[in-house]
Amino acid sequence: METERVTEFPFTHLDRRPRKRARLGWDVPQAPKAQVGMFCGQELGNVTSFASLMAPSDHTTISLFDKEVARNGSPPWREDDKDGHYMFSLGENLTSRYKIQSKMGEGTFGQVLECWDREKKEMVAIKIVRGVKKYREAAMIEIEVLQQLGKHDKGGNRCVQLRNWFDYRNHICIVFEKLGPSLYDFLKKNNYRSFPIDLVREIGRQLLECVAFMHDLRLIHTDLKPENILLVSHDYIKVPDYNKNSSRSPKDSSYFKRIPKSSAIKVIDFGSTTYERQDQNYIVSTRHYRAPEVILGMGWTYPCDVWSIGCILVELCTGEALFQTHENLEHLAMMERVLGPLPQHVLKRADRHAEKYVRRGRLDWPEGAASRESIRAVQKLPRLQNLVMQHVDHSAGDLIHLLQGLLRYDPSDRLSAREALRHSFFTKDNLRR
Ligand SMILES: Nc1ncnc2c1ncn2[C@@H]1O[C@H](COP(=O)(O)OP(=O)(O)OP(=O)(O)O)[C@@H](O)[C@H]1O
Repeated sequence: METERVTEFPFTHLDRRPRKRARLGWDVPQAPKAQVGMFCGQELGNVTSFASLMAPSDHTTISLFDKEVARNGSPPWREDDKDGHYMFSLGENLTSRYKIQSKMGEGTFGQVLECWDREKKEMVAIKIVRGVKKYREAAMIEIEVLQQLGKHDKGGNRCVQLRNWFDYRNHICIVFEKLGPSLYDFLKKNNYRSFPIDLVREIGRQLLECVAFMHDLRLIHTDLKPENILLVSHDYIKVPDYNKNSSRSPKDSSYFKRIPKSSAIKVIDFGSTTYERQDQNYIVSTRHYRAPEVILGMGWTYPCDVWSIGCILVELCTGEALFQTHENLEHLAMMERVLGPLPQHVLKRADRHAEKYVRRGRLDWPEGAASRESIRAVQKLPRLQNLVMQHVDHSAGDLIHLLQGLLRYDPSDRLSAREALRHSFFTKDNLRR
């Protein structure tokens, strides 16, 4: 088996379902230029003119002075971009404590940068939140949630650890332990090839442990998705992918598929996390992972996280998002195709915005479909049982039974995270037999 260490995840493959806003490279200059950028603007000017006034014998002094500026100097003040994102160059300081090494990711709330923590002497991931009031306010809630999670952590709660936070030039900066690639990044880099079932089991267990821990604290994540689940390590092994590439030669890079060396994961992004409250019915979750009660406006609570986990586990087994849609009625029709008809008592609870999806007590499908393509997209989906059987070589029966519990339409019938952890998919000796 070939082993290799991933140092970065260049996104060269065509993204079949881009969910993050695509960004141009303008805010991350090329590395060599960025290194020069350590001595920025006026500060560089000052240092240079100061140096030119000095005698040659003073050069030791100036180089020490240079180093001090490099260590503690701040870059010149710059305008944020039009969306309120912080502008930076690689190699610059973010306060005197952190040095920016690379950009690791980006989301709605801001950018995540890999930084060197001079005080703790370790790499960290810093989320620099957009300098916009609503994102600043959301960041403060995220910090409060992270502090709450940290306070109750008895070790290994599977939530990313908060290391520090500060307000810098109108940007809330949240310092996290540095983790590896997200499950989504990993799948993408692996050409959307599925994970082995035993890895899906380990990831599922940790994810449910994390969510059970959050629910015990009355917290609902509301945005669970493969992008928000990070592998702790970058390491992976390459194994021959017999299924898909049996006719290919081992010289062909796609002959191999990647498997993470360690199954350890952590959940990130608590920006949409909320305390359990009565009558929450605003829209939550990223589309593909959104529960039916959210779409139907029935009000949602803890079970909406459990639904997302069901969708994520299917995705890890197949490599592709289960419900690839951008439209409510089509989404509900996809659910019916995969999971069977929505019960009348659930459809009856649709609010006034969603009642247009219901006709004579059942889903208005295919009559209400927007197009033939939409009907075809729904028709081509298999039943849950068939989908799992196509991709899973052993423990398929247990997994199907678990998924049927996680993906129950009525949130009050759905398994809780704790109940799911006691399911035979996790408790049985599921080694290959
Ligand atoms: N601790 C970490 N270690 C490594 N990478 C991280 C870490 N935290 C975040 N990232 C990377 O940054 C990306 C964006 O982070 P995050 O999801 O927290 O931002 P966001 O703006 O809240 O996103 P969203 O748009 O999903 O709400 C992640 O998908 C991941 O690639």
